Amino acid sequence: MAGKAHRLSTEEREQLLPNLRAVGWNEVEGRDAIFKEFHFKDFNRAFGFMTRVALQAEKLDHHPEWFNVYNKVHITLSTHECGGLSERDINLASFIEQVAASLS
Ligand SMILES: C[C@H](O)[C@H](O)[C@H]1CNC2=NC(N)=NC(=O)C2=N1
Repeated sequence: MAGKAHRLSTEEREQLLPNLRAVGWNEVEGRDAIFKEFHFKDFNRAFGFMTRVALQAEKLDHHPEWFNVYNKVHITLSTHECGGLSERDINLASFIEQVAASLS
């Protein structure tokens, strides 16, 4: 990925996070990361969702921390390189929202 990731400034957070909060992403307590829980109709949809996200994550070289059981997928996004939230997390979250919308 081009360029070094930097932790989002207060100003950037005020600008970027409300849109994600509005669709169910929340800041994690005690860690600079965002989290959302997705529910699908069944395991096939959940795993289809994860497959699409995984391929894009690999392309972006930015990967989710996630947990799946049956139709649930829990996702945490953060950037190791800068030890917190960066624009990469916002971009991946936006992509994830598009995939989820196309599957529900
Ligand atoms: C070496 C490799 O480029 C890095 O470890 C990448 C891979 N995927 C990553 N994923 C996430 N979520 N954060 C990172 O900082 C990160 N860094």
